[in-house]
Amino acid sequence: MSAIDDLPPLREVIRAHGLSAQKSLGQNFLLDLNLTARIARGSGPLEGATVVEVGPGPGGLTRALLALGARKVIAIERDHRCIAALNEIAAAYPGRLEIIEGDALKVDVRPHLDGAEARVVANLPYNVGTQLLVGWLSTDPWPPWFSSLTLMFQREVAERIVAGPDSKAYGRLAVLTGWRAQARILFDVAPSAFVPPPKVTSSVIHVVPRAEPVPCALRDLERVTEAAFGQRRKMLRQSLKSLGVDPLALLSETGIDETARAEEIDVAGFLALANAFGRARGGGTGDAAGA
Ligand SMILES: C[S@@+](CC[C@H](N)C(=O)[O-])C[C@H]1O[C@@H](n2cnc3c(N)ncnc32)[C@H](O)[C@@H]1O
Repeated sequence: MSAIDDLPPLREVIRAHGLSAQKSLGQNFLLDLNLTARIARGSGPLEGATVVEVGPGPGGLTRALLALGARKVIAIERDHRCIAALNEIAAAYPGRLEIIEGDALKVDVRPHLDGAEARVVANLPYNVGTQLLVGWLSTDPWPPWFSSLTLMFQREVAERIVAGPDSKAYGRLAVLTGWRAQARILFDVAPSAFVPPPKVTSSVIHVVPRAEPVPCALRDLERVTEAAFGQRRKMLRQSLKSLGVDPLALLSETGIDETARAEEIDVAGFLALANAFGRARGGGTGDAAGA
């Protein structure tokens, strides 16, 4: 019998610990252990893996990760009410679940990894999910401490993460993601799978960091994509004026048509523009730290 069989059903855990879902904490719980196992498996084989889970809540996904063989799960949960429920799981899997009570936006998980390669697997709170992803993709130095990110987002946000040029969903998030990683949608999850059900469909995405992304200063890429997508209907010769350098010089240096709009420029084009902007404003290129 595996340890998962010794734990009470999740509905009982939620009742016993008074874990009524709170909207302010983005709480939509997954109680179907087949689904949580599918999400866990989406991150790849778990035998021997170290996993960082953000927002374990009552622990449905945490249980799946451990039952499928993760060597260690480091779970960061902000809601104090969930800690007792998570301690029960920790007791069922001795030495394999470390619980950190805190805000994942503020916790530096690196000292907890003991140098092990780790992956992130999470059903993220929708209100801070994008902010967490941007933080992970902005990690310095690069390559980052994680080998992959397997994350649940609202479908609309997942589409903005994986989008390519010439689509409505393509924007700053897709350019940042495409620069540093390869991302794809694994599968959709219907609202009815959650308690309480959200209004929209969700998607699980899988993000794998690139070993050697094109050198670029993060801040320059941010500035250029902010200017370009901030006025996405305008031609770049107009929208890039807000950068305070000659937009025509940037566009001619990078061989990009001055009448093009942000949506038409691929990730390589934005990286070329960001590096040209870095040189024009007198900064260095290849300054991946984004200083
Ligand atoms: C969508 S629920 C997922 C819960 C659980 N993993 C599941 O799948 O049933 C998001 C979880 O993240 C927690 N949370 C919200 N904001 C957080 C933050 N800033 N840091 C860590 N956890 C957070 C919530 O308390 C909640 O447990």
